[in-house]
Amino acid sequence: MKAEINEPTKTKPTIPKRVSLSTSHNSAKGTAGSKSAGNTPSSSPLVSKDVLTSKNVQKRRNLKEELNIDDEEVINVDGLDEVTASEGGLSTPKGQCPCFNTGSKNALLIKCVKCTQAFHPTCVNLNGLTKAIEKRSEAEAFSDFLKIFPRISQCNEELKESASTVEFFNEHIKHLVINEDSYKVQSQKLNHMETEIKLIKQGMDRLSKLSQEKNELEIPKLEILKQMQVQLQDFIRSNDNKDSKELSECSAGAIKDALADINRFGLLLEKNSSSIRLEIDSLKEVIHQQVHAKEEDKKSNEISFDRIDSIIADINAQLHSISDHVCPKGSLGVAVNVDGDRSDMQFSPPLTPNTASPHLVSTLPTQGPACDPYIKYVEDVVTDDLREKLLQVLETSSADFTSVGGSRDVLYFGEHGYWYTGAYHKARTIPLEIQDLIDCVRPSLPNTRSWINSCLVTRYRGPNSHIPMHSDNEASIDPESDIITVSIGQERTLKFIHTASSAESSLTLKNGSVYVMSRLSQEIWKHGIDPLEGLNEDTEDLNNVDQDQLTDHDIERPADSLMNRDEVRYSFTFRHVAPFFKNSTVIVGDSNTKYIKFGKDAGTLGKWLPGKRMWAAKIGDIPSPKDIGPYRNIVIHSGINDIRDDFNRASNRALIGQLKRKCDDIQKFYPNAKLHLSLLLPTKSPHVNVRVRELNSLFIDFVFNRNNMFVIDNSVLGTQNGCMPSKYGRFLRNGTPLANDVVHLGREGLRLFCMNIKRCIVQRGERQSVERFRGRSGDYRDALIRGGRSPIFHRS
Ligand SMILES: O=C(O)CCC(=O)C(=O)O
Ligand SMILES: [Fe+2]
Repeated sequence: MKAEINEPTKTKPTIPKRVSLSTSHNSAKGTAGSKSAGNTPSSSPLVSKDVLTSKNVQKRRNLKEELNIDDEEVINVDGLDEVTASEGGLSTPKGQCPCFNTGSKNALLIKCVKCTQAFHPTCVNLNGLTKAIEKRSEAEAFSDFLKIFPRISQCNEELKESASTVEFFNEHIKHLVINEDSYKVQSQKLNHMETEIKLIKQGMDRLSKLSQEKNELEIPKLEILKQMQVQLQDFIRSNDNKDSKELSECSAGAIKDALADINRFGLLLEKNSSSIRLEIDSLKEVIHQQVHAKEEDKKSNEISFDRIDSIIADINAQLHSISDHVCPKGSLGVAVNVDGDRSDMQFSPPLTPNTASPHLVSTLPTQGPACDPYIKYVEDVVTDDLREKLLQVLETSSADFTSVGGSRDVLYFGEHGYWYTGAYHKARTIPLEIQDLIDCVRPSLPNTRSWINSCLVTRYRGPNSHIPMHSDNEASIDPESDIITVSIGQERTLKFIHTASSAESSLTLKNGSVYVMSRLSQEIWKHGIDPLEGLNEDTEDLNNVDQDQLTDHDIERPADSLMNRDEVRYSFTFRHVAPFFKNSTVIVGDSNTKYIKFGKDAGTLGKWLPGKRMWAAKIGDIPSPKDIGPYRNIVIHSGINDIRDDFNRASNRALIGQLKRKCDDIQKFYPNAKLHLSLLLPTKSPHVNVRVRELNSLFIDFVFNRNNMFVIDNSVLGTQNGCMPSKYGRFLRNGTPLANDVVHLGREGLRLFCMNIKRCIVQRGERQSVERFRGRSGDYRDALIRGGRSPIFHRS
């Protein structure tokens, strides 16, 4: 550093002082007050330690306040306070300036390197030097700031990290609170349901008491009547035998009339009491079903209760680990619970995560029956009278029968037209006699599920008449119904074969009997009737008929007169048949499918999409095929609950594996059903959406590698960023969007979701293209693609 003398001092004119700091300078005293331009000191001057320290302390204080860093850590910087010693040239003011001005205690003095005389910088005209020294201290402060900068940035990073951990922690507390709320709601519902069940049970008890009382009242009356009847008959017989003159013709007639009246009255009473009994029985049945349904409901609620419990326990366990992470010493640190009171936090012990889902194991036996070939067989259900009437009606409408397979004929009655063995049978009103037959057999089949709207009459002309092994699995039959068949005429044997194991079973069909098969059993068993005498060449294959290709074929059959009434068998098969059952749909899904309604009114999926909903909160909860039922369309919408939980969530690979097993089971059981996999819906949380996108990509990949499986694309429910906009979510009553609920659809969202499902089902058969999911611009699909996580999008 050079000390320049720039201008003469004006401060002390009485004693001119000049100092030369050059190496050639001999006596500071002798040249005091004179200029010595261009001279430089041989070494750097020393700056007063006190001055430097006070400036730096101020700077550091500012820095400390700005960064909010502990005093000790920031101030304790090496080197800054020890600049002076080794550099020489300036010293602490031991000597005095020859100006004799000692007014300022901290005045800076400059010592001559040769003669050690001290001077005020101003006295030797060194103002510039003072500034330079000040600047130097600033530069040094800056360089020191640079030295500690990495530490500051590190502190900053750590702060940020803690902030995000705290945010995460708070998020979980929020979940905990939400879960607690739903816990309370569920518990209220459960209590309510329990009261309802109690009420229904009380009602049932009252009813069965009533029915007993009724019977007790009616039976003695009937008994008395019967006794009277016997007495009168005896009386008439004895009088007839005696040929008594006392008994006039007239009184005998009156007694006979009375007897007839009593008979009629007795019959009426019997009929009434049996119809009352039937009514009470069916009422009881309905109530039983209701109680059962309520109890099932209660059970399923209890299951979700367990789930809530386990979720809360999981969250608690995770809160523990987060709190350990944030505050290793065990205090809860900056995170507080909703009340702000840390001591209130209660942690219950974590539950062991349920890794072995029972649903992972297929419940279907690979061999052997999964259900019985028929549900019920009852003999003598048709009265002789009705049988005779039916035979007469059928014999007079013989010409209306259509010959099938060469040995039997069919005649169809029903609300809707019906395709059967390659022929279309148009709708035709069920005759009164056949309606009587329904009324006649119904009391024998109290638990049968059938809303009969059709009757197929089959005429087996004689011993050679037969029907090949087949299943009644037509798409137009109600998937949840039973098939009822009444036999009249020649006794025949119905054979059953279990399709998977080839196990056989048979049932003798007596004249006047009825048997019931479930629609589900048609997926497992085949049935048929062999000819009684030697088998004719049989080319008929009922289950391999392309119904749209074949037309009605009428094969020559013997004239009615050649048919022997004793050898003929008529079967009356009652079914619930309608064209819209071809679209029958089961929706297996999570809470976003909970409010989807089936039916024909506004707000439902409509008459042309009949079906039912089934609960599957997670992929592992998808029910077994047998429980799902023989629906034409099976929609699966599960998975968000498998991934939205930050902890204990299954890996995508495990989930796809689980889904594959479920779909394999379903498709093996129902090879003709169409399986629709609904993509996970966008949520309001970008954090969850990352996983939604990942799993959806794998879903798409999965579906396009399988047959008879389709994707329901829900991208329309997302914004450009792939988030669910609040307009599709839930709202409070006052119209505020429910920000806390990030996954559930509101009314509008649900409407769109239903439209997507409907569209996918109605477009069945149209091959979906994976290209469609590559997207174009501005929607969820694109967000999915921009994520670039799916292998599907990298395939050529
Ligand atoms: O006649 C019978 O009992 C069986 C009829 C039958 O299986 C059918 O029509 O599909
Ligand atoms: Fe059949």
